[in-house]
Amino acid sequence: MTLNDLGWNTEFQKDFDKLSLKKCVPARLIRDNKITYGALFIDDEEDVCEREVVMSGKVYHDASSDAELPAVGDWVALELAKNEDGENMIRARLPRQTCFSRKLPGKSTMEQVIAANVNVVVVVTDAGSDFNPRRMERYFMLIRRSGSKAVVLVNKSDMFPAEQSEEAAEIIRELDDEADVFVTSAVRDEGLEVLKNYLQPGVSITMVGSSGVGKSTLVNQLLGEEFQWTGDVNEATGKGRHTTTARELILLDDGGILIDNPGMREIQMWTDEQTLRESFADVEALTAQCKFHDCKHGNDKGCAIRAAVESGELDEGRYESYLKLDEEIEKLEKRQKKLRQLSERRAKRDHRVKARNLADRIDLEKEDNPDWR
Ligand SMILES: Nc1nc2c(ncn2[C@@H]2O[C@H](COP(=O)(O)OP(=O)(O)OP(=O)(O)O)[C@@H](O)[C@H]2O)c(=O)[nH]1
Ligand SMILES: [Zn+2]
Repeated sequence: MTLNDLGWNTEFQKDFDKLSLKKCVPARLIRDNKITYGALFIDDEEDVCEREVVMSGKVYHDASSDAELPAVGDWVALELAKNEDGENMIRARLPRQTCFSRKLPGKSTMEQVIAANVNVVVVVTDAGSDFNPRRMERYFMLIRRSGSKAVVLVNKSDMFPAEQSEEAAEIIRELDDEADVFVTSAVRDEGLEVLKNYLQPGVSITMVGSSGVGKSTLVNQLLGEEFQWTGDVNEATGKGRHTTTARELILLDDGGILIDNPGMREIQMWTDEQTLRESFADVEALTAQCKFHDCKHGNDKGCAIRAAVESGELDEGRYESYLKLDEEIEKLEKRQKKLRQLSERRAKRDHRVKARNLADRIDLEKEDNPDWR
C-alpha cells in the first residue's frame, strides 16, 4: 500500500511540504467521532494503519468556522503519539481539492462539510417513480460546487422497457453535459461494471440518491463479502481488517475508496426540500407583490395571490399545495432529525471518547503542550 492508494497526490505533497512539520506524517480522516477522528496513514512497513486521533488546539482555534474544521476525507498532518498513552495529534489540515458541503437551512450562513476530497459522486435513480429532473438538477448543482465528477446510474433497468430508461438517461444528459449517465441494472451486475471504470486506485467515490433506488445493493457488491452493510442507518462494518467500528471511508480491495457517511445519506432530503421550495418559486414571487408584507392572502387589500387566482393566472389547487409546503418541509426535517439522532447515538455507542467535550480537550491539550497558545 502507498499513500496514493489512499488518495494522495503531488498536489497534496506540495501542500504538506510547505507546512514543514517535520514530526508529522500525512494521514487521511476516515471517520468523525465529533471529538476524535479515525485516521489512516502508511507506516514504515508500508502497511495501512488506523488510529484514533484528535485535533490540536491550534487547529481548532485557527478554524474561523465549522467548515474549516477537519472533516471525513480530509488529509491532515498527523503527529503520532510517542507511546501507548499519548495522543495522535492533527497539527494541520491540508487544503481540500474538492469539498462536498451544504449550507445549513434557514437564515444561517453556516456551511457544513459532508466529505472532503471526493473525486466522483454517483447519483443513483431509476426511470420509474424516482425519476425527477428537478431533483437531478439539485444534485448536479451540489456536485458542481464540490468540484467532483458526476456520474448518474439510471438503475433498475430490468424493471422498465428499455426505451423508458434510455429516455430518462437522455433527459438527464441534457441537464448537465459534464455528467456521465448510464442505464444499469444492479441485479444484473451492470452497475458494478460501470463503477469499476471509475474506481481506480486513489479515487474516492460516494453514492447519493433516494431510498430504495439500489445504493446499498451496489455498495454491497463493491465491498464483497468481507464487509456487511447494515440496515437503514447504513453503517459499513469492517470485519477483521483494521477495526470493528463503523467507518465512513473504506478502502476497496480492487482499488478505489468508498465514502459513505450519514451526511451523504441525508443529501436526498435536502435536495427534496430545495426542490419543493423551488417548484413554488412563482407563487413565492407573487406573495412578494402583495401590498402588505404580512398579507394573509385572504381578503387583505392588494393581495397579489387572490388577484392571480381570480384572473386564472394561478391555479387554486396549486396555491393550496403551496400552503402545505411548510408542512411538507417539516415532515422532511423530522425524518432528517431522526436519521441524525440515530447516527449520533451510533457514534456515542461505538466510540469511547476520551474527553467528553471540547473544553476538556483543550485542557488536555494544554497539559500536553504548556506553550500552546
Ligand atoms: N429489479 C431490481 N431491483 C433492484 C435493483 N437494484 C436494487 N434493487 C432492489 O431494490 C430494493 C432497494 O435497494 P437498496 O439497495 O436497498 O436501495 P437503497 O438505495 O440502498 O435504499 P436505502 O438503503 O433506503 O437508501 C432492494 O430490494 C434491491 O434488491 C435493480 O437494478 N433491479
Ligand atoms: Zn396576499
